[in-house]
Formats: sequence, structure tokens, C-alpha cells
Amino acid sequence: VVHIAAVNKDRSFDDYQRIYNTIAEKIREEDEYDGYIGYGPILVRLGWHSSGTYDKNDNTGGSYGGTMRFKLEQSDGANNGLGNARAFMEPILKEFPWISHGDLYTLGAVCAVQELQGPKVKWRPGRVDMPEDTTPKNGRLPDAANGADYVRNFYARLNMNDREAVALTGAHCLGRTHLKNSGFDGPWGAASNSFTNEFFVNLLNEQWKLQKNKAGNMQYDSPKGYMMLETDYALVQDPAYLKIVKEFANNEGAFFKEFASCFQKLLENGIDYPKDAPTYVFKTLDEQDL
Ligand code: HEM
Ligand SMILES: CC(=O)Cn1cnc2ccccc21
Repeated sequence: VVHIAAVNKDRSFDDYQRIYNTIAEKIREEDEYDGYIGYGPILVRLGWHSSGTYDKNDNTGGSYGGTMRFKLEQSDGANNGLGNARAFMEPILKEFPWISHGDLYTLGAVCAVQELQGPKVKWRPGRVDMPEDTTPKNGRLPDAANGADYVRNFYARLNMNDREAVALTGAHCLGRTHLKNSGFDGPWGAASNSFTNEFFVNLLNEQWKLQKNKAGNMQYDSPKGYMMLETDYALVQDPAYLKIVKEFANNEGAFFKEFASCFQKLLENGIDYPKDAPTYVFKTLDEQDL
């Protein structure tokens, strides 16, 4: 499968910055969502899950076709709860009907990372909505009840190495798990809407105890009421991963640099960009005094 980015000559950086600003202002406005976590974290998850169906072996899946808009993909259990993020985006699609779903969902994720004080993430337009019959089958998104070998194999399908895998999982500094969505129980206290290297600091500094949660699923809990999935904890069980976790826990800049590059790579997996395709770095609201 080949997906060529469609370069839309009628749209400029300002058009996309306007969409970015609309999303960013809506995140600020609707701050009470999910116990005052806000929509940032779930917008990051929407962009990630739109892209996480990619398979490097046949270049299928990924963000290009915007197939997250179809009920088949939405019915994948791994996507439980993302209806809230899609509903958040509905008015944006109405106001800017010229943007594709793939471009909007990935732009929203970049906007959320940046507005939550994360690194600047480069973004390129050009994804084109594809028909329903191009929707990948369910089952391509990861399952949390697994260890390091599973994690390494999963990320390899997305063409991500160990450093990229650890950096991407660092997005679990944001938001929380919800029993009704995934069967994992998240702490209200520790959940956050600031993009930092805390995920790695907590992994190393907390005492973790593997136990069954009230849904009967295994998760790691700490005395402070923090939690980790088994696939999170795998990053300190595997020696190669552990080395990278320590680096990122001690050097937030190194984490930000790696996250910025591999999050862009994740959101662009499967897409061929012509050499005249523009690359955008959006300004945050703060940088525009908005
Ligand atoms: C092995 C890989 C991964 C697994 C098994 C996994 C699993 C999960 C699970 C079970 C949840 C809780 C969902 C809920 O109950 O609402 C979650 C939330 C989240 N995930 Fe992951 N994840 C993985 C990788 C990633 C990556 C690569 C990113 C982004 C770069 C990411 C970003 C998020 C965010 C931001 C949330 C919080 C959403 C919210 O607060 O509503 N995850 N993840
Ligand atoms: C606040 C907290 O539990 C940090 N955390 C640890 N693992 C997570 C997976 C998904 C969302 C948040 C996660």
C-alpha cells in the first residue's frame, strides 16, 4: 500500500495555525473534563491510536486514511472511551470542513502535547480520507497485560527501536486509566495534564506492587496511589529499556528531544511526502499572547 501526502496549495501555515488555536482554546475552555484533567491527554491518545494500527510489513494502517471515523475501528476495545475525543473534534470539523480526519486527529495530538508544556513536534499536512473498506481489522493496538518481549515486538511493527519505544511510552505522564474503558484503575491524585518526564521518575522512585485490581486485572500500584500497567513496568524489568528510562528520568531535555522526533514519526508512519510538502512548527497560545 502506498499513501502519498496530498499537497494542498490553497492552504497555508496560517490556516493550520488557526485550527491549532481553535483546538488549544477549546482545551483551555473545557477544563473540567475527567476530574479537571481536561481533554489534552485523550487528544494525544486519539492521535496515537489513529496511528498505532500501522504495520511496517505491508505499510497498512496508520493515520493517513482517517479510518478512526468508522465504527469498525471505534469498536476495537483498545479504543474504548475515545468517543469523547472524537466528540470534542466534531465542532472543529464543522468549522474547518476542508481538513481531513487524519490531519485533524494528528494535529490535535501535536496541539495537546505542546499546550501541555511538552516539546515542539513538527507536523506535515496531506493525509486523505479513505473509504470504509480500507479500515484495518481490529487487534493491531497493544494490550497492557504483557512484558518486555511483547513491548519490543509491538513497537518493531511500528518501526520503532528501544529508545523510541521508551520515549513514546513516556506519554503516560498524561491522563489516567479508567476502569470502564480499559479495566485498569487509575489514581486521581497522580494523573496529570503537564507533559514531563515524571513517568520515568515515578517508575524508578516508587515501590511497585503487582496486584489484581477491582476488575480482576493485574497492575502495579504504589503506596502513593500511583499505578503502572504491566507494559509500563516492563521498561524497568528489561536491562536495555532500564538504561534509557534512567537517562530520561535524569535528563528531561533528552526525553523531550527523542519524544518530539518519534511522535512525529509515529503520526507519519506509512505516508510518503513529496519534496515540496511543507513542514509546520506551530506556535503555542502563550507564544502568541492568546
Ligand atoms: C504498549 C503500549 C501501550 C499500551 C499497552 C497502552 C495502554 C493504555 C491504557 C490501557 C490506557 C488507559 C485507557 C483508559 O482506561 O482510558 C492508556 C492511556 C493513555 N495512553 Fe497509552 N498505551 C501504550 C502506549 C501509548 C503511547 C505510545 C502513547 C502516546 C504517545 C500513549 C498515550 C496515552 C495517554 C495520553 C493516555 C491517557 C488517556 C486519558 O487520560 O484519557 N499510550 N494507555
Ligand atoms: C497517573 C498514572 O497512572 C500514570 N500512568 C502510568 N501508566 C499509565 C498508563 C496510562 C495513563 C496514565 C498512566
